[in-house]
Amino acid sequence: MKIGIVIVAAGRGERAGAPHEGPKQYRRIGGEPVIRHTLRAFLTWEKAGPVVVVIHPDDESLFASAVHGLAKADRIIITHGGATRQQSVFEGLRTLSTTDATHVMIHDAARPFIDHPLLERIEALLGAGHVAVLPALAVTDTLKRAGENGIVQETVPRAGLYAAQTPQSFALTAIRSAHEKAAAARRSDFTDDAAIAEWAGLAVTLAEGAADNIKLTIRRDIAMADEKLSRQNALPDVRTGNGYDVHQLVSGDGVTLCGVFIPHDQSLSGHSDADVALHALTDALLATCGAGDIGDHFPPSDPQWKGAASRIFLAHAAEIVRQRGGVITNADISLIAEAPKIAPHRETMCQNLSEILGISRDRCSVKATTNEKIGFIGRREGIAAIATATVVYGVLA
Ligand SMILES: Nc1ccn([C@@H]2O[C@H](COP(=O)(O)OP(=O)(O)OP(=O)(O)O)[C@@H](O)[C@H]2O)c(=O)n1
Ligand SMILES: C[C@](O)(CO)[C@H](O)COP(=O)(O)O
Repeated sequence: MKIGIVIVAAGRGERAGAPHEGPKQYRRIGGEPVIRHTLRAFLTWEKAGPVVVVIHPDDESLFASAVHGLAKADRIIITHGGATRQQSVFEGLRTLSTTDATHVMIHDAARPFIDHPLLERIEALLGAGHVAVLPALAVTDTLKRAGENGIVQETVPRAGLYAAQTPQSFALTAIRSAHEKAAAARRSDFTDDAAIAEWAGLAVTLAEGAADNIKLTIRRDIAMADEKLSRQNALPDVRTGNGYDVHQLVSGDGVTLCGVFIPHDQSLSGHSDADVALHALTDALLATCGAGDIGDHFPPSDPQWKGAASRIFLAHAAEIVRQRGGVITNADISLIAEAPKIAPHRETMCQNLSEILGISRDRCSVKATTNEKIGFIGRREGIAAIATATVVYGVLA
C-alpha cells in the first residue's frame, strides 16, 4: 500500500469574506499561512507517499511563498484546480494516478489541525482492506430544521448523524472511477468525496475524526485558529539536553578541562584535546534541538580534528542552537575526577564557558567530585563529565 495525498487548495474562500486578504488557505495563523501548517502535517508523516497540491492558477506565487523553506516541500507536485471542490479533487486524482500511489487521502488545505494519530487510524482501516474511509465525529448538538423565516420547523433526531471531516481516504482506482462516473453523469453537486463514493456504490467506513480537525470556513474560524496557535506559541519552549563523556588517563604532563590546561602527571587520551567536559556540554546542547551528537559533526576519523581545541566543537554546537532559534539560558558541567584538583580552576572554567557560549557568567556552572577511589575513575584510569544545557527556543522568532 502506498498512500498518496491530495490537498485541495484552489477555493476562493468566499464565506471567509475580506477578499482583499486573499484566499483563506494563505492567511496567517500562528504566524504562518494556513496551508503551511496543513502541508507540514503530511510532509512529516513518514507513511505519506507522493503529495499533490491542487491550487488555483492565480495563486502560484502565494503558494510558492507559503511553502518557501518548508522541509520536504520539494516532494510536492502542483496541479491546477477547477471551479468546484469536486473538480479540484478530480484534477488531483488524475495527477496522483501518474505516480505509484495505490491509495489516496484527500484533504482540505483549510483543515490545518490535522494530526498524525488521525492519519494512523485511517491508514489502519485502509490497510485492513476498507475501500473508502471517512473520518467523522458523531453530532453532539441537538439539530433543528428551520425555514427561511427563521422559524424552527422540526427537531431532527441526531442518532446516527456524523459531521464529515477530511482526509477522506480511498483505494485510488476506486475513487478515481467514482469521480469519472460522476463527471460523465454531469453530477457536480457533491460537497465531499465520500458522497461521490456512496453515490457510486462504494462502502464508506467511518473512522473516529478529531475534534481539533476543524475546517476554517468563516472569518471567525480563522481568528480563533490564530488565537489558539498564538497562545501555544506564547508558551515558553524550554528544552534541556544532557551529555556524558569519558576519556582515558595515560601518563603525561597535564589535562585540558573546560578549556583550562592543568599541569598533572597524567594526560587524557583522545583524538582532539580530549576535553571531556566540553565534549559532554557539546552533546547536551545538540540534544536540545535533535541535532545528533558530537561524533556526527566532528567524526574522530576526520584528521582535521586531531589535537583540535574542543572549544571549536562547543562553539559550533552553540551556533547550531542559535540558528534554530535557541537562546542558551544555562550550562552546567559536573566533572568526576580523582585528580587533579578542579576547585582552583573552576572560576576560569566558568568564564571560558561564558565566553564560548556568549552567555553571562551566572548562567555557567562547573562542579567537581571525586569517585571516592572507587571504579575506573577512583583508580585514576579516566575522567568523566556530565553536562546539562537549558535552551529556550522560539523567543526571538
Ligand atoms: N474550487 C474549489 C473549491 C474548494 N477547494 C478547496 O476545498 C477545501 C474545502 O472547501 P471550502 O471550505 O468550501 O473552501 P472554499 O471553496 O474556498 O470556500 P467557500 O465555499 O467559502 O468559497 C478548501 O481547502 C478549498 O481550497 C478547491 O480546491 N477548489
Ligand atoms: C469535504 C468537507 O470538508 C467535509 O466536511 C466539506 O464538505 C467541504 O467543504 P464545504 O464547506 O462543505 O463546501
